[in-house]
Order: sequence, then C-alpha cells, then structure tokens
Amino acid sequence: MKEFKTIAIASGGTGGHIFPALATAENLMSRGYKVTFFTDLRFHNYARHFVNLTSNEKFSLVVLNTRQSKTGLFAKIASFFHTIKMIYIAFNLLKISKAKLVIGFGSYTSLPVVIGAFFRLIPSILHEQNAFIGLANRISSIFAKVVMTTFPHTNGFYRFTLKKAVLTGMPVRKDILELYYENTNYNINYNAFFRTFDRINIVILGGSQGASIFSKIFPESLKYLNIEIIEKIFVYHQCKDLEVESLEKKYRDLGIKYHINTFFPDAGKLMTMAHLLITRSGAGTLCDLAICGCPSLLVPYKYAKNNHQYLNAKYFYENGSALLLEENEFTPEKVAQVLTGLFSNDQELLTLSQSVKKLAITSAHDKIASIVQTIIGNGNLDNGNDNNPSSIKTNNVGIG
Ligand SMILES: CC(=O)N[C@H]1[C@@H](OP(=O)(O)OP(=O)(O)OC[C@H]2O[C@@H](n3ccc(=O)[nH]c3=O)[C@H](O)[C@@H]2O)O[C@H](CO)[C@@H](O)[C@@H]1O
Repeated sequence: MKEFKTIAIASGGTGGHIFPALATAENLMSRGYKVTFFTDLRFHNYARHFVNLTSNEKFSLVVLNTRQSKTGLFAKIASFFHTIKMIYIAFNLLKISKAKLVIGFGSYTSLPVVIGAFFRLIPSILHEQNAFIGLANRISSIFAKVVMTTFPHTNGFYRFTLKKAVLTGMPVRKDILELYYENTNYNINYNAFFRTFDRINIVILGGSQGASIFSKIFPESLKYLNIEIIEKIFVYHQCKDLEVESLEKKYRDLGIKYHINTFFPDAGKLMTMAHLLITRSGAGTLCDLAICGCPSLLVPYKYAKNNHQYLNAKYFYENGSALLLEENEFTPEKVAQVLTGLFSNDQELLTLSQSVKKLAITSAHDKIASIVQTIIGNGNLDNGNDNNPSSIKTNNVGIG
C-alpha cells in the first residue's frame, strides 16, 4: 500500500494564522500528503472550519497548551520554561507523526514546533503573512530553510536570514480562489457594476474578530450622506457579539437596509458583490479582496505589532489599489466625504477594482507545493538553482 508523506503544519489559533494554514493543509492533502496540524486552544473559535478535515483520515489535529508570554520578569521566566516544555512535546509528537517537513505559519505555537523539528533534524519552512515579519517567524527563520512571504517587500528580517525569503503570496481558501476563476470566466460586467448605482453594497469586515471602530463611526457617517445615496445603500456589517443589538438599532433608526453577522462564512461572495469594502488591513483580508477585485477603504489597526497592518495597507495604497485612512482620520465626516466622492464618480471604483486585481497572487498553493516537494524529494533546497522554487525570489525584502 502507498505510504503518504506527512507534513506537519504549525499555526497559532487566530484567524489570521488558521485560515492560510488550513488552506495549505487542504491543498497538500489534495496533492496526496498527510497533514498533522499543530495549533493551540484558541482554535475552538474556528472549530467549524475544521469539520470537513477531521473526518479525513489524512488529517490529524494536535492541540498544544502553548501560552503567550506575559510582561514581568517572573512571567517571562515561567514562559521561557513553558516554551522549552512545548518544544520537548513537539519533538516527541513529530516523531510519532513521522513528519518529513514542518511548515510554520507564525505565532508562539508555531515556534516550538519549528525548534522541535530542528532538533529532530526535520526540515522546516515558514509562511509570513504580513509586510513585517512577526517575532516568532523571525526567530524561527534561524532554523528554517525558506521563509515564504505574502508581500514583495517584507520588513524586519535578520540580515542573515534574508536570503531565505521567497515570494509565494498568501494561500487563500479554495472557495475564494474558485470565485476568481468564476468571475474571470463569466466576465462579469464590472464596467456597468461600478458605474450604475441602483443599489450600493457596502461590506464592513473587522478581521477575524470584528472591529468596534466600524460599529461606532460608520453609522454616524451615514447621517452626512445625501438621501439619494442613503436610499440605495445595503450594508453587510461584521461586528463583535456584544455590538449586534446596538448596531441593528442604529441602522434601523437611520432607515438603512442591513445584514449584520459576527462572522460571514462567505466573505469571498460578499467581496465579489461589494461596491466598497471597509476593512482592517489584516493580510488575509487583503489577499482575499485582491482576488475578488474588490474596491476597499483600509483602516489599519494602529496597535498591530510593528504597525504591520499599516505596512500591509500601504502596499495596496501605493499601488493605487485601495484607499487608506489611519484610525485618527477615520471620522464620520471624513468617511461621508469619501463615500460621496466614490458614489458620485463613475470611474474611481472601477479603477480600484481593476488595479487591486493586478496585486492578486493566485499561484501560492502551487509555489508552496513545489517548495515542499523540492525539500522532501531532494533533501535540500539550493538557493542558486534556477530549476528550484527558491529562485522565485522576493524582489525587495527589507531588513529590520
Ligand atoms: C489584530 C491583528 O493583529 N490582526 C492580525 C490577524 O488578523 P485577523 O485574524 O484579524 O485577520 P486576517 O485579515 O488576516 O484574516 C481574516 C480572514 O477571515 C475572513 N473573514 C473575516 C470576516 C468575516 O466575517 N468572514 C471571513 O471569512 C477574511 O476574509 C480573512 O480571510 O492576523 C493577520 C495575519 O497574520 C494579521 O495581518 C492581522 O494584523
């Protein structure tokens, strides 16, 4: 009987890590690999996304009891010893799973698995979602063979790990990738869609957790809009659990048609039919919207580590592919001004849509699979070889 090779995927339990890691797991399984998926207890928030996988015999789940380091000397010392313990546990579990390769997606859960793999002499590769490498991936990059990046310019690398960077793009979910090909095949008439506003679909997404700033400011901004625009607006608003009731009331009082959810499972469909998406600039959301050709107003989360959300958004903004407002500029008056401008202009949304589609990388799964195959098949990845996937170099990677 054919023995499938096992890949261990290690991902933190937040949406930003889980979604690309799961998409990669599904893709590698469709190519004949087995996957052992290491994550942490936070994965429970995304349990429904695991349902199809857990019944698949090629998939096994390992939940590590990893913890984020807290501030304070004693907490840091305790956290250091806890990480050592997690490395030891990962070291043993990697043996049981017979993993041939580890793919780390970042966070304090990915790090012990990558280090455990290093001691077990199992090669590892990383995927960095943001335009500034996260701390766990930064440290892991010392042990990894390749760091796959989402953005052509990723800041914060150690100088000596820079040569490991390879641009693959983001492994997005299958249902969103399928929309890309459907939209291309059906040749949707974007020209008419973005120029005739019988109905205006505005989608608001706050990343995997929702964002309070949108629930507070956006309804206020509607008060400044002209009635002709107001009557056409339909809002799809993702918000936090606790905000649902008050948000419903705000839209009802304003006479706005709305659909509110704490998580829209079909975000790709919403992005395809949105005239405008107002969103945080988490890497996952940005890559999804690029694939869907969705015009967007980006509001980076200002407390994101190393301001990575701003750097993510800046790449889109500087390519003329999105509008950008920082949190202090995101006022009701300013938002109303932006909306009025967009919906009175018959060209800008179309231009944004066409331009953002050019940033979409749809080949991430192929590139990742090719790197995996090269490492498992040939043992070692040689950066200088033209036939080697690592020759898909990032054209411009910054150093922190
Ligand atoms: C606050 C914070 O630090 N967030 C980080 C977290 O993002 P976070 O987990 O918030 O968000 P991302 O934007 O990366 O991913 C969210 C994913 O959920 C999907 N979605 C969202 C809402 C919804 O209703 N339905 C739905 O399907 C989006 O399409 C996307 O695929 O990890 C990302 C990747 O490391 C980082 O870039 C973000 O900065």
